Amino acid sequence: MTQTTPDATTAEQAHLDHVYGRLDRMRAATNRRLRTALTESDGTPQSQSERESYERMYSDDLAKFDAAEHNLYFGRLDLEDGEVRRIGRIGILDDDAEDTTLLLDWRAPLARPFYLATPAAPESVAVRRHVRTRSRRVVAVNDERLDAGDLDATTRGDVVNEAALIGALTAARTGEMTDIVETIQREQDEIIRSSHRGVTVVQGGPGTGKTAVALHRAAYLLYTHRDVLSRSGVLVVGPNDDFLRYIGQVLPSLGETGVLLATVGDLYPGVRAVGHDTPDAAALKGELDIVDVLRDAVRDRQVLPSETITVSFDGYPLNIDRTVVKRARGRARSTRRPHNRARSVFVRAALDALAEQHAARIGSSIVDGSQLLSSGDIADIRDEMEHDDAIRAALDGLWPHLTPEIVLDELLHDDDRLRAATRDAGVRRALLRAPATLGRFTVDDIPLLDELAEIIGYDTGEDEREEQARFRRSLAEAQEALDILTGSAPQDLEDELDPEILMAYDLIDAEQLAARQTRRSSLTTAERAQTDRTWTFGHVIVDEAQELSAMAWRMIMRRIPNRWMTVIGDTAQTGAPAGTRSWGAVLEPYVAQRWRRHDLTVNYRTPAEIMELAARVLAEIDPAAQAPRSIRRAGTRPEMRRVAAPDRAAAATTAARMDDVEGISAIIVPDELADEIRHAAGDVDTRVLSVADCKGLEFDRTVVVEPSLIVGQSARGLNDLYVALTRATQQLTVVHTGSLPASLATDD
Ligand SMILES: Nc1ncnc2c1ncn2[C@@H]1O[C@H](COP(=O)(O)OP(=O)(O)OP(=O)(O)O)[C@@H](O)[C@H]1O
Repeated sequence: MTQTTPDATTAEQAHLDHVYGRLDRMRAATNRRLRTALTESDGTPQSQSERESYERMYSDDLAKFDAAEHNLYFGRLDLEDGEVRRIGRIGILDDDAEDTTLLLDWRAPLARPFYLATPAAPESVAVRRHVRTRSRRVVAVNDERLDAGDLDATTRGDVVNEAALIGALTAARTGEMTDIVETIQREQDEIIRSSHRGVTVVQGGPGTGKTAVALHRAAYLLYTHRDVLSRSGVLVVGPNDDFLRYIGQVLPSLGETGVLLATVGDLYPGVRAVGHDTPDAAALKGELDIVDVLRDAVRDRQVLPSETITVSFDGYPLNIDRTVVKRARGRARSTRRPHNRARSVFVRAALDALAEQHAARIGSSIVDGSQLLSSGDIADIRDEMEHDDAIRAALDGLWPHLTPEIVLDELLHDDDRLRAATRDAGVRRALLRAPATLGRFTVDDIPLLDELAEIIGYDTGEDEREEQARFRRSLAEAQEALDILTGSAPQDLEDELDPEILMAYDLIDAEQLAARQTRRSSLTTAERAQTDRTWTFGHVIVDEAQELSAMAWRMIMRRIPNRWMTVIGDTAQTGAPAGTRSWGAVLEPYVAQRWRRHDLTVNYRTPAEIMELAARVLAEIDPAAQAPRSIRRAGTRPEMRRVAAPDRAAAATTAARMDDVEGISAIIVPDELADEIRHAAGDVDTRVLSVADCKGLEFDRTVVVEPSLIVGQSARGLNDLYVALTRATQQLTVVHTGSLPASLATDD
């Protein structure tokens, strides 16, 4: 099906030269504009801010041009009617009079047949050409005739751009994911370009390209809905930092830098989560029942004093007793406002009661006990009490201003507080932590902090708002000082904008002003979103979504009130104790029926020989599940190597060596053997990973150590083994001392 003629190569080289020539001119022009923008500011805050937004725009353009440099032009369609379309990483128009299209962006609708056309459904395409280039040179041209019913292609069914695809799949891995724009397959393209406005669920076995699809969908949506999404941002949630590093280059290589990549542990600004809880605690913290525990923990902070608190006011004792507090508390609670926002109601109700109490003492007529003070007098007493330090401190203790961090930290480290929040002794035992962890939060705590922020009515945007308030205050103070200096208020000035007249801005520390301007205008949407808990995104993509607990879903849903999401995962790979078994069960509480499921069926990563072995594990997890179909064979079968215990680590390390071939390898181990194997591996260039850490990653060669222990280490051990077995693109070795799990045993 492929032909490379010298003529075709020459023709494509000519086009390539033309396209790169244009790219170079675009780059030079943008560089010039950037330089001009940088030198043109006149120093006012307004022009500084304008300058920064130009700077960002031009820098983004330059980053896009740089990203497009590699494999800029890769595809061509010759339509039946003679039209020629050329497809590349970005769209490029010529600088001729007609603005001729030199390249179509791969995401443009006109480029779509490149990914969809098959001999069975050619979509008016006569020939699809794949152009391979390296360093601005055409190195190969492959043509696929779709109109003549290319025999090879027909027998291969749905696979498009097959030569390029197989080339990409068999290439040695580098440890960083690459984009797949040149070889996106039909079932993947349908998801990437789906116009569904609800939740799109992508279920697919290992290696079916779910992560690749997620990232290309982000790029596609940003291209198609640039207006909305560049302002609100796109969030991609992944399972761990290693995974985010692994996928981190894909979107920039597609020219998209505005996407926030985060783990669940990153989603609560200001707290850096470290590690996970024990499986028992993680499971409890993942269930929605924990919400009641958190609510009760906050109610427990709304204190009824066990004895009357007496403070001295105006020379008299004032009694803050249970009745006063109970009433004020009831009033505050009945507003149903979050704790911090109901605080003012509590304080006001308590002060009203205390003012009455004081008035009764000092203002009662000795004749008939009637109140001699007017309501205005009593209001004055109330105001005075409001500024009384002792009273304020007492009320603060009874209904304190809270932060989620303090509430959760103290709850998890104090049995009494836990007791007040839950009667269940088992739950308390699982949640209580050692004192050494005080002040530290795990990834499983993050959704709880977020929940508490809702219950308390606290958000991290408060910092920004406070800063704005401070700024407004200093502006007002400066204005006051100015008024005193000039003896006239600004509204008296004939012309407020007269540059000769001293303005409030002149009195504010220049540095403060500059810092503020820089912070506000130089942050990207993604950066601003990252620091604001209440930020709502335009689209959210969740990868490895099967791992999320119900509480994590609740948190993510707060970030996306419009529920326009892409949810990607494989319920057979769920390892987390609170993870998902059913998409309907997690999504329907939020979107009812507004979700649509797509299934990916072809495994691009794992060769058939390895997948046959992994499929036996899958059958044990779920006899009804269908293993994805591998697109290629490796030519070697997985090796089961039984060794004596003392030789285990050495055998694993030897099997993972990559001296003879290009690429990367990993040893996947049960948690209890991690230290032993890491020690043996020393500084050999192989990664030793637990199953949780290898999720979503891939290696040319993997060694899986002691599968029975992997199965035995958690309630979802078989799922873990399935994940471990499906990481290799070329070769798999299983090293074990004892017996193998039943599903692998027949090969022993
Ligand atoms: N159309 C494609 N063209 C080229 N490579 C592809 C294509 N689809 C997937 N791949 C490659 O297959 C490998 C597996 O893809 P990916 O990691 O996205 O799968 P996954 O479904 O997320 O797997 P897992 O569930 O195991 O994490 C990657 O190397 C990816 O680049």
